[in-house]
Amino acid sequence: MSDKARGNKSAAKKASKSAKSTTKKTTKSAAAKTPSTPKPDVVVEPADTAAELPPRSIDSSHAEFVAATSLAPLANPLRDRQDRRLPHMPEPCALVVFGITGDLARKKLLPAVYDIANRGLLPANFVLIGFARRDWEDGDFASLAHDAAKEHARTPWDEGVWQRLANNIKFVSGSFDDDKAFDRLARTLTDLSDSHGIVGNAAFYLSIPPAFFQTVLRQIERTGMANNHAAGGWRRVVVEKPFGHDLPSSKELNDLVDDVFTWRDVYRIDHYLGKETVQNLFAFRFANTLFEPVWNSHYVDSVQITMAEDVGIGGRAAFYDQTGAARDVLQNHLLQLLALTAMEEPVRFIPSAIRTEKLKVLRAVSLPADLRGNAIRGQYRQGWLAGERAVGYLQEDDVPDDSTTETFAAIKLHIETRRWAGVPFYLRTGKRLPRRVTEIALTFRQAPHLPFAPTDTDELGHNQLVIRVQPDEGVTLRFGSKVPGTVMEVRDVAMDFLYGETFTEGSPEAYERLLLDVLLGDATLFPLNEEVEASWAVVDQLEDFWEGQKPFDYRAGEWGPPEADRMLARDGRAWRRP
Ligand SMILES: NC(=O)C1=CN([C@@H]2O[C@H](COP(=O)(O)OP(=O)(O)OC[C@H]3O[C@@H](n4cnc5c(N)ncnc54)[C@H](OP(=O)(O)O)[C@@H]3O)[C@@H](O)[C@H]2O)C=CC1
Ligand SMILES: O=C1O[C@H](COP(=O)(O)O)[C@@H](O)[C@H](O)[C@H]1O
Repeated sequence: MSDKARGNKSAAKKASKSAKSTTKKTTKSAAAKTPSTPKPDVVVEPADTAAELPPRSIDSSHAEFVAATSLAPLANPLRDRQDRRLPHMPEPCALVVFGITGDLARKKLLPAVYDIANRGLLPANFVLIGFARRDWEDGDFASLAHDAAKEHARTPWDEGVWQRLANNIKFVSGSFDDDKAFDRLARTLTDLSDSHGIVGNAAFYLSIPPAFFQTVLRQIERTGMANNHAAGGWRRVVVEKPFGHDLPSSKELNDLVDDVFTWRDVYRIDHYLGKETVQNLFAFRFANTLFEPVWNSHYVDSVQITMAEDVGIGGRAAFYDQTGAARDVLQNHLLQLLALTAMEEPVRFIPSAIRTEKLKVLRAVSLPADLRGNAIRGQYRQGWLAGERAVGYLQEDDVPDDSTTETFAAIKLHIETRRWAGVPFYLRTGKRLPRRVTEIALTFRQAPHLPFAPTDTDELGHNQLVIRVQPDEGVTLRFGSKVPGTVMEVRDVAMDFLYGETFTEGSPEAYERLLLDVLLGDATLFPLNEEVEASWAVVDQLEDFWEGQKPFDYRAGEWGPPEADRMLARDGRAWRRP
């Protein structure tokens, strides 16, 4: 903290503590009451694959209308969907964002809407509806949206594009427990169907604190907004992470959301899957012959997946202190990266095939029988980062003085499959680490034999393949090379592929890509409920083990607590220092 706010902390802390216990109780008692809808255990997605569905198409009059009214696409249209017979542009529709004044909506969603429009990928009859507590008119919301989009857009700013969007911006004021507000929203949608030709198509984005997911879903159900079969249009829902707090609460939420909407219309968002480099994992692994033969326990010694952030918790203490690093990012981003790294090749690039392979990995995850020393939690103390003093977690605004919430987690796990038997996967994430970096590093076994005697100066390590998700997106291959000279001295060198140097097109922001996918009805990059539950099954074991324990300390600006280093040292390995 800023030392300034320390004086106001104790009242805020009390409120935060009471909110915490209330949230937990509510979740548990609700879980006990809600009957669970039986669900198929196997991931068979009957009719959502391109092969099983009749091809979607935009009718020709609409296509002509779109061609006449939209901007020419910028370079880098998001992708070629032809082989999957999906349209490139959504049908006329409305996007309803709950929590439109929040951090995510301002920094990511509103800019994403603008960027999609700027690439010429939004139909002219697209309507954006914001829902929030402010006593605003449409114009007030349009003004917030304009400023947010302009500040955070990825594509160049074009006032003309914005003005076309601004003509179709609506605002509905109300709180989540206000029935009348939801009635107004339902009427607004019906009216827009007629006046703006959105033919009843609407996506609802729950960009709201997870504690309100159930309330809002119930309101959508009560007002009949989830169902639009009579009008022949579609209704979809996007639920932000974290999807539940543990396995029982995620099952309860899955049951509810699949009940209110048709399961196929539920989009559980994990924005890491929208990152270009994460999708490149598919290309890297399955479009090349070079890597597949060595992508297994015969050649791979170990795998490290790191998601490090230099930032702290920002102003999100109320959320973060109830959540912690494991629930915030390990349960979703890190385990999804793991699944993509370890999965078998999907039979086709379609949602059901990809989700099936990811799920097999997540269900094959096994944690060490003894988690002591193999599941490390940390919490940052005051330290120095990039030359600046950073306060400790306990001094952050609204964090209770005695909080035991972790801001760092490092774990070891195995994947019980033939491909990965015996290969340890080390996952770590943390806030206030020395730098922001997300990467997947495969370390290969050492050569079993050297035909020349090593010299004293040899620096021959293991071969390593590093997929950098962010920043400096790219791939690095480390291998031994002869040092020029008269003796056979070998040293590790790196071969680098950098996205930024090879491709001139800027990649779309993750939320832009995923939002467009929702409007197009393309669920390929959205985890299935079974994946979410399999991930919670892993994280619940960790949380049970950590229950009642204090996290280890690390100073802001360090790579986590020393115990995390010891975890690898015991195995004769070390974390990469990216
Ligand atoms: N921010 C981020 O970087 C990320 C966020 N997420 C997820 O996105 C979701 C939203 O996060 P974030 O934007 O940070 O949250 P914020 O707290 O910044 O925003 C919450 C929004 O919900 C509204 N809201 C809260 N309570 C009510 C209520 N009772 N009635 C009506 N509106 C209400 C707030 O309105 P008001 O302005 O009136 O308070 C605000 O618009 C969360 O699920 C989070 O986990 C996921 C990844 C990253
Ligand atoms: O989901 C989340 O992700 C962000 C990090 O996202 P990135 O795209 O910037 O890597 C993290 O800061 C936040 O705590 C978490 O909720």
